[in-house]
Amino acid sequence: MFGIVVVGIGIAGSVRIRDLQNPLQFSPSESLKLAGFVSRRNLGQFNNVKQIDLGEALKSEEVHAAFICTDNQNHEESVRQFLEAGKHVLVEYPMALSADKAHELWTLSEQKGKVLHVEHIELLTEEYKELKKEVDGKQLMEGILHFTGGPLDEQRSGFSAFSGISRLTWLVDLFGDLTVTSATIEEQKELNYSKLTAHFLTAENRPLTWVEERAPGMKRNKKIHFSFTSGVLDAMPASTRANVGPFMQDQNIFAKKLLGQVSTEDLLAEKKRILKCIYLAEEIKKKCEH
Ligand SMILES: NC(=O)C1=CN([C@@H]2O[C@H](COP(=O)(O)OP(=O)(O)OC[C@H]3O[C@@H](n4cnc5c(N)ncnc54)[C@H](OP(=O)(O)O)[C@@H]3O)[C@@H](O)[C@H]2O)C=CC1
Ligand SMILES: C=CC1=C(C)/C(=C/c2[nH]c(/C=C3N=C(/C=C4\NC(=O)C(C)=C4C=C)C(C)=C\3CCC(=O)O)c(CCC(=O)O)c2C)NC1=O
Repeated sequence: MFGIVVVGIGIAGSVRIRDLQNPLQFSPSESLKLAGFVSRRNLGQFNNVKQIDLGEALKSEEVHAAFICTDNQNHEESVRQFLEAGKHVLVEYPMALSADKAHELWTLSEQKGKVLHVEHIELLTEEYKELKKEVDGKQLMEGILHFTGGPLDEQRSGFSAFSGISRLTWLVDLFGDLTVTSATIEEQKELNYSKLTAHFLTAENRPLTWVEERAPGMKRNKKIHFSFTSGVLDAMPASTRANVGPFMQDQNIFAKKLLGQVSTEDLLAEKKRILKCIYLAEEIKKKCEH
């Protein structure tokens, strides 16, 4: 059994606690045992789970792994602390807010011989699985992914290209290696409005555009317009509700890694994709700052 602490009790942290308390029968998650949670606030307990002090969690022999569910700006520090303490880590995306820091953390996990797993539930949703099936085998001519959502606090969530890394991950997972050709950000601070536009080329020199637009009252939504040699895809394909939610699927993947049930090849491909996307996010940020 692996003892787990959940760090940061927001939306993601509470879902993690719920899922750890209700592992699927006969799934790898049955080897995880919730030992407590850590919060920067004094909550005492949550869902009958006890709060533990950060120092105690880092020292405790009953804690083998941490789920880092805090706001993005805190990820790097928390991941580092738990890896240095010799614990395995699951961190909600984005793993860090710079490519250098992400590399450093990965090297640290390898030096320590601990699993570093970055959650990417955007790849585990039914809507994405249907989209991936639809796109597979088609030749892209050009494409746009336009996301809208409510405003985020940049101090806590980081620059839009990082907080929106799940859109970038979709594009890389669908179309392979990308190069950023240009990026701009339009902001109206008094209205809490921001619009990031990034242009890419695929390895076959096909143009792709990502728009990440946020403002008060904007609904979370993704619009796509992909032109293929064989026709246009301009709406997300229909999908049904999954039997197992994406966070639970992710938890199973993490448990499999702890149990040594994921191949070295798969681990390497995942690491490459994650670091590539963080690198692209940084490239976009640099281009916007110019
Ligand atoms: N929400 C989602 O569906 C998904 C989220 N993620 C990632 O998960 C991470 C956390 O996101 P999310 O849970 O949505 O963010 P929240 O804003 O809900 O929580 C972030 C942190 O803020 C603190 N917090 C929560 N509620 C309060 C409050 N009322 N007052 C003061 N502090 C509070 C908590 O830390 P503490 O307990 O230490 O105070 C918590 O860990 C992010 O990295 C995000 O990218 C990834 C995929 C999906
Ligand atoms: C209702 C308010 C609501 C909030 C505040 C919210 C926050 C939120 N959802 C996210 C992703 C995500 N959130 C979900 C799913 C959910 N997340 C949920 O809080 C709920 C209730 C679902 C389930 C329907 C998924 C699947 C992702 C991955 C990215 C995506 O595919 O959009 C992220 C990570 C950053 C990002 O990729 O945009 C945040 C901060 N999501 C919401 O739906």
